[in-house]
Amino acid sequence: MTTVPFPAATITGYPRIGRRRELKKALEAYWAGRSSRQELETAAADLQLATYRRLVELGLGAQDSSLPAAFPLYDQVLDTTTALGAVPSRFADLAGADGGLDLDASFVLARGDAGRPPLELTKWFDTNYHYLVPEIGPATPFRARPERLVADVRRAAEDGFAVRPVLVGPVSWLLLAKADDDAPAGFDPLQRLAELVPVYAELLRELAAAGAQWVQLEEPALVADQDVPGAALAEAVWDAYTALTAPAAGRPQLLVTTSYGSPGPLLHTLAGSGIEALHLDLVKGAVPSAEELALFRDEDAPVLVAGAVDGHNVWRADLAGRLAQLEELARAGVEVSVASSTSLFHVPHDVEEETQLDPVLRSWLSFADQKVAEIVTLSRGLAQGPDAVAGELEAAAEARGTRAEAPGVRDAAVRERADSLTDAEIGRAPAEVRRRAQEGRSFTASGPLPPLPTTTIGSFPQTPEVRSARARARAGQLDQAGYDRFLREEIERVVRLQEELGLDVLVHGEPERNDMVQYFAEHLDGFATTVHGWVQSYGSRCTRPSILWGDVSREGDGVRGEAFTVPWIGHAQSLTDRPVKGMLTGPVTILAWSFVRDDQPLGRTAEQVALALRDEVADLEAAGIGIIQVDEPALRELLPLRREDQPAYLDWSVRAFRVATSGVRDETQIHTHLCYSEFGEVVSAIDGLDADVTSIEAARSRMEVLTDLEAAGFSRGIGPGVWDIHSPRVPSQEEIEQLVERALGHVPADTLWINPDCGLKTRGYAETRASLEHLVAAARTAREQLAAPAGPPLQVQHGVQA
Ligand code: MET
Ligand SMILES: [Zn+2]
Repeated sequence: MTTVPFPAATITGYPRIGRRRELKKALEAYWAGRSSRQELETAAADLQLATYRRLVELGLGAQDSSLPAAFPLYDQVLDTTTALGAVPSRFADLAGADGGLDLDASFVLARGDAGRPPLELTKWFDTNYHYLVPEIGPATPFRARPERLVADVRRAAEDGFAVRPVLVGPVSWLLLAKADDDAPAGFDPLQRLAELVPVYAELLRELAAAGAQWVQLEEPALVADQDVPGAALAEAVWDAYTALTAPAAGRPQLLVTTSYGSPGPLLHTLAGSGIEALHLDLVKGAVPSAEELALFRDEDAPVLVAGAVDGHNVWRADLAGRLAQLEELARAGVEVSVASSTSLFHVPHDVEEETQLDPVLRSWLSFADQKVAEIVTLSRGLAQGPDAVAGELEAAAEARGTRAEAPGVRDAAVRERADSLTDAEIGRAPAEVRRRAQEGRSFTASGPLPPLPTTTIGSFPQTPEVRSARARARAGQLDQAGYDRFLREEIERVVRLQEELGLDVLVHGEPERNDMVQYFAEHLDGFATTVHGWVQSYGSRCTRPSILWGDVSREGDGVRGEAFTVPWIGHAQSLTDRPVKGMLTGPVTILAWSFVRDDQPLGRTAEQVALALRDEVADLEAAGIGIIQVDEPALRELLPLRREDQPAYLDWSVRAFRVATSGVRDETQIHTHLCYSEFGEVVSAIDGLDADVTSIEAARSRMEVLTDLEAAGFSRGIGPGVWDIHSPRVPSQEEIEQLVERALGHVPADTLWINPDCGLKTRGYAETRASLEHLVAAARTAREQLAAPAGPPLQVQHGVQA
């Protein structure tokens, strides 16, 4: 083993999509058959080289292992899966003669093929990134496949860079995995740790042989509470890392990272395991206690890699405060390196690109490139003393100073309103009282709703025409009046289609929304949007989170501002006798999918957003909209990783939803919509939202969520999705009937709604029309069966296609 010291400044990862989304374009061209494999590989290699050059320009060392070689083409967990040769059994036919998956095969795992769905996509910790879940069974093969990792190291060396390869560490990789379908009941992927570790050891040896002095193993799962008991987890960590660091010829030195939180007692385990460097997320509070600091002073103790610059948000760091913190660690006799708290792939590349942003706001921000410079500054300050970086410290302090004082950051009227909110204002009448008021209500001239009402989740297909009209309006080629006319016509088309299909509760289709959060950010004070601020969501998919920098209220005069969804939704209602459901994005989701101010508690920010939405809800009601849906697909996403922190989060998030929705009359029906996640663990919070009706993604999991809701005694209106809208596949009427029957086995008929899993904006009209026809027909059949006095009893069908 070599003993090259750990670099004094580093980052744990960098955006990989490219400043101009070069990787996205290269991937999508390749998948569409518009470019060759060679062209894709060349584009990816060019991007790696450009990244190294940029990082060195920003002050990281070219030769000291400070540059992470972390360039997954699709996902870092998938790359670790392929490097381990862990081919899931349902993809076994794709393995080559050597047992490995080549690039094309790995894309099948990521994207599926005609015969099989892809690996499951799930949220990466408390972020909006999604990783591909490994599927592990008792017999899943493990074989070191270091070729791609080694090629990256060698190519970098040829270009003059000594880089640090990155893998998901063995414990986290197994904790992130799920048991494959063939695994026996009770099988836990962690049971395979002992077989997995030698494969990691082999990968490490190969990387060392290729010239890597340091390898980074990411163990973020150690900062989240797991189902595994603490002692078993500590044992797993100990076994894995003492084995990987056991004296062995030709291994690289190991950095273990623990982003997104604190490893808690596992800090002891890791620090004593023999690893050479341990990364802690100081931003998320993983600041070692005096007793823990002693662990870093032992002989053979690891270097403390201090994640001092926030990789997960966009605010310029308090450099002086951070430097003082680092100096304190150093004074305790600990060897300290400076790093980002998480990989920088959660933030966009470079704030200098945002030339349209107010320069004052821009001066408060720090994207990936600025963060690298902050790290380099801190590291210089630590080595040479604060005077050596006095200019940088002062500039950072000044930016933070203007931020604290700037108009709009604190708006007295908004604050006063939030402060004076009483509990009475955020509660509605008891659910049964509301239910009676809503039951049999003629929401419109068309009369009361039938049993098992049919509806959709809000958006209709965003066709090329809709996108192009929006682009032309943005570019000034279509004037405001022309664009408005276009949108009104589009809404009319969507309303007529729903009438023709026979849906009971209509929607306006959301054609005016580029994105369900950004559209709201554009109409609320306190938000800014970016032009190039793309962040990877999964694979080649990127989102452009808005920046919530100030106090929030609707744009326009006064603290209430002006309604911005009413013109569209009201227009839809004016066209039809059937009820139109108004659609809003909820406060938690707006926060989760934006970069949020860090100068006050999230709950406070959520409350302001909620008040702005409460105004919109009131205006919709006043405009005659009797059903209003407030979407919270991200409710589960912000759930803290530690159980002890969860109740406080659920408190403020549920409260924010109620602030937004409780200002209406009893007979106004409030809906919410949840998707994307396992909601089983937050069922009581869903109940706490106090919505009259909840639609929830359920088709893919074959209504599993209903078991949780039933167990929790959930008795409100519920619309479990009966059409998985994530692929163009059209479900048959019979298939939907089966799901409806299954749902009726769990919930009373008078609470059940029939709807798809989620919005239809990514779908085409052909499959939308066909699927909704089947959905409406299935609802009719179910109604007839419910009404038939002597008809065959509805049966829950078992063994329908899984
Ligand atoms: C990700 S949830 C989406 C809800 C939104 N109303 C839509 O239909 O698109
Ligand atoms: Zn959804």
